[in-house]
Amino acid sequence: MKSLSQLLSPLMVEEIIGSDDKIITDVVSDSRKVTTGSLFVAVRGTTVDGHSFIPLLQYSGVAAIVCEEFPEFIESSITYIKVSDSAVALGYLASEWWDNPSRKLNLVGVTGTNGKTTTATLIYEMARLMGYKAGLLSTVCNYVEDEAIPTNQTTPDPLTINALLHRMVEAGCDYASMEVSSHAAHQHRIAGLHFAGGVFSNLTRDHLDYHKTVEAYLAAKKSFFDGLPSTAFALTNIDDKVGEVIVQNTKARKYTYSLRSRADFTGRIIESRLDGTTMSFNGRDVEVLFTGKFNAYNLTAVYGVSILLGWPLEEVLVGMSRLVPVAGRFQAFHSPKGYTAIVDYAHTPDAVVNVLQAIREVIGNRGSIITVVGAGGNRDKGKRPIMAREAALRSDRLILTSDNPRFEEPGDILRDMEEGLDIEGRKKSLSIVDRREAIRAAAAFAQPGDVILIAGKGHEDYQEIKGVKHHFDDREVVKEVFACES
Ligand SMILES: CC(=O)N[C@H]1[C@@H](OP(=O)(O)OP(=O)(O)OC[C@H]2O[C@@H](n3ccc(=O)[nH]c3=O)[C@H](O)[C@@H]2O)O[C@H](CO)[C@@H](O)[C@@H]1O[C@H](C)C(=O)N[C@@H](C)C(=O)N[C@H](CCC(=O)O)C(=O)O
Ligand SMILES: Nc1ncnc2c1ncn2[C@@H]1O[C@H](COP(=O)(O)OP(=O)(O)OP(=O)(O)O)[C@@H](O)[C@H]1O
Ligand SMILES: N[C@H](CCC[C@H](N)C(=O)O)C(=O)O
Ligand SMILES: [Mg+2]
Repeated sequence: MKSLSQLLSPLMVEEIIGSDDKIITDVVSDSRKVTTGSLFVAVRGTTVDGHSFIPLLQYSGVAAIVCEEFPEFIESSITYIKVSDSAVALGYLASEWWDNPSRKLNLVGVTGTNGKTTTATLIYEMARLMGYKAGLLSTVCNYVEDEAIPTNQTTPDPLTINALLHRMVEAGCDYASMEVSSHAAHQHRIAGLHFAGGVFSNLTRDHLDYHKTVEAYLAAKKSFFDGLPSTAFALTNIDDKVGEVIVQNTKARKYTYSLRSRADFTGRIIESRLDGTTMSFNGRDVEVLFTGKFNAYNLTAVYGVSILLGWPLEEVLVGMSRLVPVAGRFQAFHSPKGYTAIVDYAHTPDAVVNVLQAIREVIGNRGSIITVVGAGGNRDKGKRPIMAREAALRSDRLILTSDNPRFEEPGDILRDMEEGLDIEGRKKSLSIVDRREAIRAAAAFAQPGDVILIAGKGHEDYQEIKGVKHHFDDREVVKEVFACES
């Protein structure tokens, strides 16, 4: 319980009707969760406007309502608080409700199209290798120290974020890392959070169904850096074409990382293998358990964050060699017949290109690449033909298949993908709606030395069809198929 006046203290209140001398029992942004004494925040959403539920709350026992517009009918027992942006207010209220946990932790946010989960997870792992207690908010799973808390969002809503950060504080954590998705930045889910640092990985096309233009997508990501305090660091990938733009208006201390040019933190690949890479960080050689240039970028960012957080260099270098890949990210399985399957979460054109380049760099012309890939339903349609084209260009054989068709017809998605194939591409590809059959077919084509890339689902253990998540796990299917061969 908290006093209303305390909760409102960080907000820029425009107008208030009623008393702020009240005790609040809960803060909610969903009218269905209102209980006696709660504070309801009316947020304008993508499907409904939270303001439309205010009239229904008249006799609900709600104590106060934060909104952008006062309702026509004012109920005398309720305090109405007008703010310019309820979504921003919700962020600050959530922080205040949970005693500002982000100020009690060193919180690092990671944004960019690809590499957020990997980088954020490795920062969390590194903090623990350094002997600290730490927490993580990520697409795959949230963690408070060792305790896994399942999630279905990359960046949850502000109340959930702060509740989780509060649990981390209670558990004695010193560090936390989190992914900052573009949706979250745009919807102000991170408003009110105090970051010790921010990391930018890269920007390529994704989520244009939501943001509409690449400019708007960039603006959403940039807003995270614009909001960092001067005490924070902003670490950016200057090899990316928007790496400098993204931090141009930040108040934070700027640092750069790169695999190609001079930067505060440089990573260099010395030798790549399917099971690891010899790399150097600012000139110091380390054996890492990761493959691919994209992972070299992620690791260089993690190295930079570690140094910026003040961890000792020698321990950080040992830590780099001990970090292990994240579930479903370039996860390799070896068949008794002598070929390898790699399950990877690549679900954007850029990620598909990167992962295929990484495989080709390692196997050279000693083996063929067979790619199994789909594209999600009810998501950015523009990326479908590009993903198919890029996959065909870099594979010897391509099997297009389903990846969470959601409410679309799988056949329609496959046709959108096929549109991206030229004659050469069509010759080497086939479409199989059933993902299990597609993986089986790939295994049937494979010869010793070949690599099968199974892209798009990574750690996911479901296939989402018409609102129902059916159990499906690429890793399990691969093991099943390989077991039949032994
Ligand atoms: C499209 C989208 O991003 N939607 C997010 C958004 O919900 P919304 O704006 O659609 O909400 P709405 O249904 O219009 O409702 C508006 C308001 O009215 C309230 N309401 C609603 C109904 C009611 O009866 N009473 C009531 O008070 C709602 O609680 C809400 O406060 O705000 C919610 C709270 O923060 C999010 O959970 C929700 O994410 C949905 C579930 C989602 O699927 N989002 C995806 C696209 C997403 O966010 N993805 C990113 C990136 C993924 C990645 O690449 O890694 C992520 O961060 O997960
Ligand atoms: N730094 C990177 N640059 C380009 N591609 C990358 C990078 N890191 C990872 N990838 C590719 O993108 C896929 C997803 O990686 P990861 O889960 O770390 O990204 P993400 O940004 O968290 O994605 P999402 O937006 O879905 O949460 C990986 O499986 C890999 O194929
Ligand atoms: N967070 C991303 C993940 C996509 C993963 C892919 N398997 C798909 O379902 O499209 C999204 O929801 O767009
Ligand atoms: Mg992620």
